[in-house]
Amino acid sequence: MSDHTEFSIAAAAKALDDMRAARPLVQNITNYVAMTISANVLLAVGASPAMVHAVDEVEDFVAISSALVINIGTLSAPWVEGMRRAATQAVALGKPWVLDPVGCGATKFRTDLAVELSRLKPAIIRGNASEIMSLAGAAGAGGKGVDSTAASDAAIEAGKALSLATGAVVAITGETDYVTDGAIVVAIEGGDMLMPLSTALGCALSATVGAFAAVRPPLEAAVYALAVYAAAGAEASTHVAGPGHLPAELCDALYAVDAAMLERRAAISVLETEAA
Ligand SMILES: Nc1ncnc2c1ncn2[C@@H]1O[C@H](COP(=O)(O)OP(=O)(O)O)[C@@H](O)[C@H]1O
Ligand SMILES: Cc1ncsc1CCOP(=O)(O)O
Ligand SMILES: [Mg+2]
Repeated sequence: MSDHTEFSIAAAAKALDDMRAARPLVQNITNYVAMTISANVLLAVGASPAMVHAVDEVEDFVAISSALVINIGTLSAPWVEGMRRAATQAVALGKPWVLDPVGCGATKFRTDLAVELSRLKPAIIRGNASEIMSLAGAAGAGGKGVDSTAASDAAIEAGKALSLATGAVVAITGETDYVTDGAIVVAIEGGDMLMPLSTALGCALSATVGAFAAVRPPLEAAVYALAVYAAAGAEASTHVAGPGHLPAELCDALYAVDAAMLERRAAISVLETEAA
């Protein structure tokens, strides 16, 4: 895309079609809480998931994958070494990788690792507002464990700074989602207030971003993955009485999402352009 102000729902639908046609193998080093829902979300939307974290095989697995997702939700020392090796291998092989800095800001161990990984050239970093502000080193940042205590718009400037510092596209999620490459800021509307009440839906979104990164450059991948998820989340929420059945309904909506659902349930707008 030559003009990034051309982001559109139609282009999101085309990216979704292309992703489904490719059915990319997405390697996930993710947390125990998120593994099953992330795999189910990837299968439902049309990708092929594999949860692979053993230090002895991560590099070989990156070599056969189309994208890698690293999520620091439930850490331990051997996993950390697997994350380092996998990220390094992805960059060496020219494959996109996505960082989800779960709980960044909660402990020094977690924050230090998120900072270290953010320097290993992720294509995209996706987190909630508190995580992005902590990772950017913003003053006063810090959520409640893995949950955000800030609204997503409060993290836009931190997201831009993080993008410029790391070279990654940064996606900040919440009631409105924002994606930035340090200059352009795109807003995505959709989803539902029940989504943060069901665990690991953010993690599964990061996995979905990985699937789109296999078929689009990072900025487009992040915008279109978030738009697809926003549409499906909004659709799914109309079928539930509370958060309990949301993961299953979300998977059904991701399986069904098409151009019409995207038009009905999601919106994309460019808030800031390069020239601004
Ligand atoms: N209040 C809200 N209204 C609509 N969608 C939301 C809301 N809060 C979160 N979401 C959606 O839930 C998904 C997960 O985002 P978020 O809760 O920010 O991540 P995390 O689970 O990592 O904290 C995203 O698709 C986001 O747009
Ligand atoms: C509850 C929890 N604890 C460690 S990881 C995790 C899952 C967090 O998932 P999400 O960031 O998508 O809400
Ligand atoms: Mg999260």
